[in-house]
Amino acid sequence: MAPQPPANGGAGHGGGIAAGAAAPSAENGAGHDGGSISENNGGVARGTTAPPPSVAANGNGKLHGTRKRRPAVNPKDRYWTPIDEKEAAAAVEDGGEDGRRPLLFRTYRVKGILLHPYRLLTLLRLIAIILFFIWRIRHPHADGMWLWWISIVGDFWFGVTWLLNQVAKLNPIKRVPDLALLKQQFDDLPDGNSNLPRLDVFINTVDPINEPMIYTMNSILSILAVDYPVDRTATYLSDDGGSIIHYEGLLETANFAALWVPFCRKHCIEPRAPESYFSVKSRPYTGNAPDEFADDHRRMSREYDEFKVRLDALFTKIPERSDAYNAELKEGAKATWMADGTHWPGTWFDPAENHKKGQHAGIIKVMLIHPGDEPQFGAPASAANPLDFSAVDMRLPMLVYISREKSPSCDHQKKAGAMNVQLRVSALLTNAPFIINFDGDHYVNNSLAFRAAICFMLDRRDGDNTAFVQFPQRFDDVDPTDRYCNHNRVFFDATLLGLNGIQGPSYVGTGCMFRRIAVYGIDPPRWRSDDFKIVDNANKFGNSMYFINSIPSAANQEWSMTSPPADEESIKEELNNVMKCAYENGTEFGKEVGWVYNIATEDVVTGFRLHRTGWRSMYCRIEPDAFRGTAPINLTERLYQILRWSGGSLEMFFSHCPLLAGRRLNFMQRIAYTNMTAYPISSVFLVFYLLFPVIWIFRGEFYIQKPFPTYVLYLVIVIVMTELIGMVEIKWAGLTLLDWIRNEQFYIIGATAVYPLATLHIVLKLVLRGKGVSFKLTAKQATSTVNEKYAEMYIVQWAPLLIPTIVVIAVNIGAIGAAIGKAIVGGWSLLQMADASLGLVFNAWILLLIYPFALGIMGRWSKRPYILFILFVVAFVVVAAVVVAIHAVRTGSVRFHFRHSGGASFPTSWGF
Ligand SMILES: O=c1ccn([C@@H]2O[C@H](COP(=O)(O)OP(=O)(O)O[C@H]3O[C@H](CO)[C@@H](O)[C@H](O)[C@H]3O)[C@@H](O)[C@H]2O)c(=O)[nH]1
Ligand SMILES: [Mn+2]
Repeated sequence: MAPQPPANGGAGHGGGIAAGAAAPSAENGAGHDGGSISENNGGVARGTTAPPPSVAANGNGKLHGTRKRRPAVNPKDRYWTPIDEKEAAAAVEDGGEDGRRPLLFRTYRVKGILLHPYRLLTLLRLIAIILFFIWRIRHPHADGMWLWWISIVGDFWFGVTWLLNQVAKLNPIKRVPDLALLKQQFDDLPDGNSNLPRLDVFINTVDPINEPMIYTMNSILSILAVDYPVDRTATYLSDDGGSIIHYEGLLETANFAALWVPFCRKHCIEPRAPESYFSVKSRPYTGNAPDEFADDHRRMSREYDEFKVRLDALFTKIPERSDAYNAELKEGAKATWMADGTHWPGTWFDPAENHKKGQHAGIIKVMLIHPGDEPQFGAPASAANPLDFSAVDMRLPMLVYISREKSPSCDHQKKAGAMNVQLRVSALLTNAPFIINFDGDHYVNNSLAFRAAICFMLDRRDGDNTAFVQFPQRFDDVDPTDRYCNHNRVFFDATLLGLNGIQGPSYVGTGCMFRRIAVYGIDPPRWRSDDFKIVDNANKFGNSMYFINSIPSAANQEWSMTSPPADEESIKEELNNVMKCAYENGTEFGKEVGWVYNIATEDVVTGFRLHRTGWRSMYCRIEPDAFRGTAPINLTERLYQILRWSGGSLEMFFSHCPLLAGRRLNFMQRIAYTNMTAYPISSVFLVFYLLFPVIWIFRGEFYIQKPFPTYVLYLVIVIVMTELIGMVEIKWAGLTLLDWIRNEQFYIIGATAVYPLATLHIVLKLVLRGKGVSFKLTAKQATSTVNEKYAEMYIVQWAPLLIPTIVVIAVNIGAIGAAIGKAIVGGWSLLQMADASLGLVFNAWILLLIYPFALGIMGRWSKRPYILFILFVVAFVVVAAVVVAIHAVRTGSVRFHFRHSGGASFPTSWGF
């Protein structure tokens, strides 16, 4: 998902919207790098847990080797205060007696100095919009009653969505994992072993070109190199394209990992995705072999370049190899050949029956087998291998390639379908109690991230009832001013902290750790009845007895070490069975089990299903960012992305209505989900307001509400309050003003270009019972092949999606120009002039909000944004000139004068 505009969605279009103007939204921008507290928390959290000093060094030691141990307050944490000190102290008292688990995270809330004003302002604004509304109802006066009615309904809806959005943010909570304590309790055992639970890592890809393979392979390298016991993780790459390029690319990657991973361990480097690592200029050294670092680094950098060349070469090598075989055999269809001289079972370059995209057998290949539990140290430096790995554990975690069976007769359910196959295959092979999932373009940026999530899962408080731990989505390739609000800071740094204080953040598709049995649709401990059974109805899970039998052990293994993974050969049949598309027929997969189907935003709905079964979720921000990915910075791609999100969300509102969920869904969480799914509807009214100025072009004056001055006064009040609330939010969330402005801007852009379309689409779907919004893969930027940075941003891809916003821009330019023209030709009183300029302020305001879009359609010209302003001014002048000219033609002369006493009525009452 949908790290999407729900944030903005409800945003603050509360209460009123001006004649021909959008009220600004209440939302703000966001802080720079998520997390913040965690940076110091090692220390802060330990303040009360008070483990021996030695722990501190172990804690984040790897990452911040030489860091001071004393907790220093990160400026971003200035406004946060711990609220679980007593509990933490008590936990230290009982010292884990009676098998009681430690407190592995600390909880913070916003300090009163911000929280009280924030809540108070919200209350005051609520009162203001209620009064406003009452006043409007009592004054049904306007130049057009139809318009008045629309705007009344619109304002009511804006007020409601603002409220829905705002109340979910009134109790923001940060939780900071205590990595040092986790290490002390689970890692540094007397026998030198670790007790951390096992983890299965899922990563998805479809297409080696649209999702450049180099990203996917970098993600895999970063996962293999993560700081987690190497015999406790297994990584599953799901390739929905069934492409041999991915398969052989993964083989290359497994080979390269044998150098890369030990290198990461030896020098404690961060991040562990080579592409990002080598693009960072310098970082303080934190490893144990500073003398060898420079040489090793140079060597690795060369190795990495060669690795990339090998990956690129696959695109020519495999076709050449296949051509050679095909030429030799000269038989029928042109096959695609594997290096060992057999046919590639997946998609062929020249498609043939059973080897087409979307039609091939399931493929599973264990690339790296599960390592033993004893460390294996490497060799000292030698001529063949100049890197000294004699003190480094060389083991690599298990790595598996999967491409599920595809058949034209079957709906594959895109990413959700792929995830469900990974779920079953991993259950048979490793069956780890916890799962973490990534999109192919997201990599691990902080090697301690898995441990951070585990802190939440194992905590004694709500750990057992926690279904998933979501990390924020952060992006690398976004332009510095974040023109299209790709970072979504308001959502990730404010909204999700608000949810974290309720039942937990929504699931946003990537960078999320799950409890396996929760995904299976099993009840959380909190809601289990007396006659609870893990598997109450085997039909739910399909016909694989292996799979069904794995379920109770996944539930029980959470606290104990588990058996080694199954041998692939011995269960080959069974693996093939669970990868079949027909496997799910008649089961609950896609409904009550696994990732949810038939929706463009499988993520939000899947998270929602977990919440409504009574599970909670936790939000985890750490510094440096846990994971990072890529984002579409091309306007059209970005609009398609939010079209999918908004369409999917709205579809969810109708198909999985949060209002109708059972009692296990917290009341406030229900409100939040309602806002998160219904937000596109507001745009219907918003567009109406944005297009309203068109009336100005044809008529001299037009009042949506009379008396106009009172109306404007109310508007000013609610807008100012929205902004004030936003400013407080900026403070507690650690956002910048720019983040906040971007959020408003992109809300308006989405609301003109995309949300009305999404709404229309869903309405048609409901009426005609057609198909929902489809999953169009978001194209990623291929930075490696393009020299210019942010080149994608300057490419204009024309699409019908761009038209509505262009119309809105044109209307507002036209309105401003027409007003200027009319003022010139005269006939307006000062009062009318004053009213007109109030209106103009709103038109200018709209243009200001939409200008990133205008830059977007200017292509390369947008590198010089002042051109846009010149264009605007020229357009005003031209329209004004046309108005003057028309007037001149009509009246035969041009008069310049003002009339003195006005016709517009001054309010007789201020309407309270
Ligand atoms: O048939 C398919 C189609 C897509 N994918 C994978 O799905 C992921 C997400 O697709 P992408 O096009 O990158 O979508 P985004 O718009 O970037 O994704 C956001 O929104 C999606 C829908 O809400 C969520 O699934 C994602 O996790 C979230 O990051 C990628 O890894 C794809 O490889 C598949 O595995 N099979
Ligand atoms: Mn993506």
